[in-house]
Amino acid sequence: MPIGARPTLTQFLIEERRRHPNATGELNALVTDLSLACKAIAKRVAFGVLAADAGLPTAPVGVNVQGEEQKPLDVLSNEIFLRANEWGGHVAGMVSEELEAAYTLPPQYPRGKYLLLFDPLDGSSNIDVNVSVGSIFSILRARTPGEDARPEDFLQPGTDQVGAGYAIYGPTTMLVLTLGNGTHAFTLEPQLGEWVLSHPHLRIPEKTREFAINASNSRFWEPAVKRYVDECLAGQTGPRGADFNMRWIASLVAETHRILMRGGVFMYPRDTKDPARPGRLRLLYEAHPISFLIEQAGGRASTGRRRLMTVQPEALHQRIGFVFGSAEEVERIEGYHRDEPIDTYQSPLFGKRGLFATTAMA
Ligand SMILES: O=P(O)(O)OC[C@H]1O[C@](O)(COP(=O)(O)O)[C@@H](O)[C@@H]1O
Ligand SMILES: [Mg+2]
Ligand SMILES: [Mg+2]
Repeated sequence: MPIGARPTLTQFLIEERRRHPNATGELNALVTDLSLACKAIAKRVAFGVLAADAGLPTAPVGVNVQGEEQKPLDVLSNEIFLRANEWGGHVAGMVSEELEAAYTLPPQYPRGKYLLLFDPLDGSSNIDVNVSVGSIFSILRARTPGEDARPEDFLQPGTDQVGAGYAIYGPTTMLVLTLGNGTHAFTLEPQLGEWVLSHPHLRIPEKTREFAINASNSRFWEPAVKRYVDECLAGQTGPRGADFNMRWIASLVAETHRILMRGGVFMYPRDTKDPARPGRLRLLYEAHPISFLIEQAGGRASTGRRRLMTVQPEALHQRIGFVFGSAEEVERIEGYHRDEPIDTYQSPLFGKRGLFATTAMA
């Protein structure tokens, strides 16, 4: 591969820093540490059950703060993220999906000027079936640089993010990154072990004919979501006048990657499944970083009702309804939420004689 023709991540970061004459290089050092953590996880994921530490790979090892089973790789990936990022003096604290409380750095390490929030292994229900998984991260500014971060310091709206990204451990390993100047994808060159800029300035097409939603939740959806999906399913003969394709991988990173590469819309909307949980995905370390990447690629990221990154967070592990992708479709879904007062939409597909009939038919 002619590396000279494509910058490495290091070259890219140096170029980025030149745009900010006062930058100290700490952000670049943090991204470098993060990218190392992702390489380490990629390597471990690739070895699968042959890895030396694999043990019993299908056995859950505990339950996290979300009440979800932790897989051994969830725990290991969390350790890799903590070890790679705690020592360098770039962060003042971290929040992880796998830790109930914010992580305080060991006393021997200096406190830096950034906060790091991450989902160390996203889509981990897919590990055993060898489907793409990933890691997601968000970078904020510390409120009191040089000191331990307080839990409330992490509760910043997504618009305050300095950087965000994910690594995808798929057929190729890729790192997708924004530092607020576009969304860029790097492919891991496996022989050199270098991230190479393969997809600079990604742009999501405004229009799409592809949507992603977990249809098994359809009986819990709000009317606006039912209406949107019904219209897509109705295809050429329906109000949209076009056939749509549907996808569901159950791996947020993989869904995001598809949408960044070829467009589409993703929905894990607020629903009525569990009134204590307004949505499935976590605001600070799933929805925020993905929203930043999507917006920087020209897409739209929403709660279903409004721009997601303007929501003021209230808790570290808060969940939220999340709709993102091609701007036109996301705006349409927001519009349906505005148009449809709750309970007035009569679904042709979800009613008695519908495609997704919830009442037993005679
Ligand atoms: O199992 P469901 O309800 O389809 O949910 C799938 C969603 O859950 C997640 O796997 C949650 O992430 P974690 O694996 O990090 O808990 C997302 O990646 C994905 O979009
Ligand atoms: Mg996740
Ligand atoms: Mg996870």
